[in-house]
Amino acid sequence: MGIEVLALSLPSPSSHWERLSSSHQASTRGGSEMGNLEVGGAPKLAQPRALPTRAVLLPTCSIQTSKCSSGRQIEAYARKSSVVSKIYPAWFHPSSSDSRHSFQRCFSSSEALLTSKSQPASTSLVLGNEKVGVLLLNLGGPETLDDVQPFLFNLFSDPDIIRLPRMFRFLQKPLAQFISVVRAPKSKEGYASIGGGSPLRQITDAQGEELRKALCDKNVPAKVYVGMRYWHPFTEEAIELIKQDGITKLVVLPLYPQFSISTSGSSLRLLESIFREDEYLVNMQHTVIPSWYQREGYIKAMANLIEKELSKFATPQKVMIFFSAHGVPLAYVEEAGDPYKAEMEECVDLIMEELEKRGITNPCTLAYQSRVGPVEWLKPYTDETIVELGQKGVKNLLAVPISFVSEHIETLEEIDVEYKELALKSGIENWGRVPALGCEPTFISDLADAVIESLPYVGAMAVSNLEARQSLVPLGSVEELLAAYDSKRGELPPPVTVWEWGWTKSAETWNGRAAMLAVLALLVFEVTTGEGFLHQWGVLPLFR
Ligand SMILES: C=CC1=C(C)c2cc3[nH]c(cc4nc(cc5[nH]c(cc1n2)c(C)c5CCC(=O)O)C(CCC(=O)O)=C4C)c(C)c3C=C
Ligand SMILES: [Fe+2]
Repeated sequence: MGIEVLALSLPSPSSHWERLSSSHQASTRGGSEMGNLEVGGAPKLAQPRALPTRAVLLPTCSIQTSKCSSGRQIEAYARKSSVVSKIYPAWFHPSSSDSRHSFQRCFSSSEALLTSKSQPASTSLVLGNEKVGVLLLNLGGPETLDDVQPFLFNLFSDPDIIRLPRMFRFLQKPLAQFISVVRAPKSKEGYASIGGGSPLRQITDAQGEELRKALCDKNVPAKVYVGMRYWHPFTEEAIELIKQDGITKLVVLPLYPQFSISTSGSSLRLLESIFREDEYLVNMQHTVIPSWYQREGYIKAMANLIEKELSKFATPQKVMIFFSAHGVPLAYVEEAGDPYKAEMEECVDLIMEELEKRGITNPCTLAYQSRVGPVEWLKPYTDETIVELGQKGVKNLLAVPISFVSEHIETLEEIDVEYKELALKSGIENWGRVPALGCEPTFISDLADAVIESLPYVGAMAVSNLEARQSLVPLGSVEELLAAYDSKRGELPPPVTVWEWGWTKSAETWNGRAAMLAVLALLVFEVTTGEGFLHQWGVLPLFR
């Protein structure tokens, strides 16, 4: 329902995805781009440039996934088409000449974008005397056990992670404080078991350095910066360095292959607010690469890693390839239009297609891990799927972390320890895990190509203050999505239709919701009266 409402509120089938997804043009802020933005809801000029991203998605929607043995998987693919068609109804109706036209434009344009052949010439045109910077965005992680609670506080303070109804927004920070204090001991255990902190900073720094070298090797001298959302080096710190270094052209590259409101969306929204406040940044030319899961180099690098790990099994052809992606709450996808699930499914299709070209036709399945809190998340869940596969007699399983490009707590602890243990208990005999890409050379080289290919789209200087202060695309879209999500949140359907008694998933969900309400009531009481046990513990005075 939410998506249909959302689709109705959008000015055109293309405007939504076009700006949200992985089109360089769509995510570029600059003179010509600004001319196309809609102000006050009235469409201005027709888009002169094509929209490549969904053109990449659509043809692959029809890919048959018969090699994937999971019934759920096939069901998910069927749903994918309908979700996309709800967002972009015109694209799915061949009778619409408009849609045919935009499809063709998109497709040829995406091909042009995704090939690097024509790039060197255009790159040299773009660079001139410019100082090019690349800003890598990532989540960040606690470096010591003492960092865990403040890191969690930053994470739960993010309205793109916990979406409180508008009237309860003032409780965001007290609630974040409460949840982070309650969750910290469990999280600390996890971080302690992987060496006392997250390796994310070190790995991201190394990826940045390798990317810089790869760009240099391709004759594009650039400085690479790392900006984390919830821990050091914070995005704000990276921006300070960018200003100090006098960067004139900036490519923003979130290190998440697939776009989600909760990850790239959150980082880009923060960036937008920083840009708005700063005269230097308002005038700096930049472009965003919102997602890049469909790039050939990335797909090939993933396929290489899978092929290598498969070969370690005694009977490689009998191994179930088990893609495990980080989950998001279902409402992000169904109510707010987060493209994350569609992009994830397409990504799996592309990797399997690449493997098939190499003669690898193993069955595969996709599930979602790491759910937190009382609402329903994307299904199937990784833990439940592992148990089901075991029950169905699967003996060999190769886990592929698909939404991450670095090792971190959810690969090193959740997959390597928890899911492995569960798999072995469930009857799976041979377990393998594909490493995260890290600094894998094909991958880094492809990221460098993505940066180079985006350079011609770095926006021209905005022509007026009004335009300069427009949203960084796709942030306009993200804000629309989040606004839609906000207004729908109170009306979300219950995550399960049938009430079940006992300690079931249903009961867990409702218990969680009841607990959330109780916590909210408690916080309202404490904030309004200034009394209560949170004040006694010294938690709330921080915010008074
Ligand atoms: C694509 C990747 C990720 C998505 C989507 C995502 C959504 C999401 N995450 C939480 C809650 C937590 N995430 C935590 C850590 C964490 N999450 C990701 C990636 C995605 N999150 C990373 C890379 C990390 C960092 C891991 C590290 O090594 O430090 C945590 C903290 C860890 C823990 O306590 O489990 C939480 C909590 C939500 C609620 C969400 C979507 C709304
Ligand atoms: Fe997360």
